[in-house]
Amino acid sequence: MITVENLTKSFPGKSSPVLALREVNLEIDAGALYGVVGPAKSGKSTLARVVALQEKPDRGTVRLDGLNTASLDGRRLREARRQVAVLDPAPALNAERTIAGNVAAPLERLGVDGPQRRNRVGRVLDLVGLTQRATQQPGELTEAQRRRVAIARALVAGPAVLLADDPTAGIPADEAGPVLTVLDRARAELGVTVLLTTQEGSIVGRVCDEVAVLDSGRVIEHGTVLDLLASPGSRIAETLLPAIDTPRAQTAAYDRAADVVLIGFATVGALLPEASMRFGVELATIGGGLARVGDTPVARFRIGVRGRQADSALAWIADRGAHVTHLAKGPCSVAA
Ligand SMILES: Nc1ncnc2c1ncn2[C@@H]1O[C@H](COP(=O)(O)OP(=O)(O)OP(=O)(O)O)[C@@H](O)[C@H]1O
Repeated sequence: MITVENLTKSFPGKSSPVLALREVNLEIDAGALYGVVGPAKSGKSTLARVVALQEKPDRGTVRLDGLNTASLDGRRLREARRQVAVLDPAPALNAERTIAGNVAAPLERLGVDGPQRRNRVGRVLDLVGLTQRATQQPGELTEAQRRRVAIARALVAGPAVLLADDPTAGIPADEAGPVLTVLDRARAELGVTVLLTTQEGSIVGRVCDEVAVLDSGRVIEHGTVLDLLASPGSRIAETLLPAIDTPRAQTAAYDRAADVVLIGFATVGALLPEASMRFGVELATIGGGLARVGDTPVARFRIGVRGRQADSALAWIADRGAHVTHLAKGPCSVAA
């Protein structure tokens, strides 16, 4: 587990210090794929460097499995740093060496050789799906494949944590998928805790279990991605849920109108038709749509409801775990 407590970090600025991190608190479970998302200069890379023990904070603590890293120096600091591998946004490979040679380099520096080195390199090349490319040169691969080589290299010495700072930077959007899949496999198959930073909420929606949103060095929301989807005003929800562009005037034709967020296969497919049947109301979808967050189907719909029991139907939908925002209240005109 990584625990970040009241982390504050500033840099000297032209007239006054730049506060890159302000009182940041995070708890990241072992084996999680945790996203940190925020706009440019919001503090993501600074957070990654402080957690990687590459930089000291002004105030606050980073604990790795309960160990307070502030008190470490010398050999114990080097050992702790070895537990945290860092994938830079633009990792460089050695163009003169093969893919396997690039991946083996950290083990060579640690003096691991012979069959142990071959086994470890083989294992991580398999994990990133590049076993067949082991003897090729970096120049023969695409940028997205080279990023996977860099991930294999970061993982080869068996770190407990991988800090993937903007892991899809510079990669065409349609090639980002395999890079994210590899991070997910690192967590699932090696048990590595992955901390991923990105400017794009959509990337968090594809692979992360939990997320913290940074803005000007502050955490402005955090939690599991699915919980945040149902949280009013959540930035992550705004990014990941389908937009509703139905004019509000269109809701006037209904007794009641509401925006409804539905999460999970059973809920998305069945809740609205069941409410309609159970309460004898006409329930029309007049905006929004479906999306997928990780493997979970989610929906945000604007619905119009006609019928005497419109309020009861909406209350029942909310009781079943959907997030319901009421929009219009006309008289319930249709007698049941
Ligand atoms: N070494 C440094 N010296 C001075 N200022 C720095 C340094 N590193 C970061 N900063 C400043 O700290 C703030 C946060 O920067 P940081 O790089 O952590 O943000 P970021 O969210 O990773 O941005 P991006 O998405 O553009 O990479 C910015 O105002 C940046 O200019």
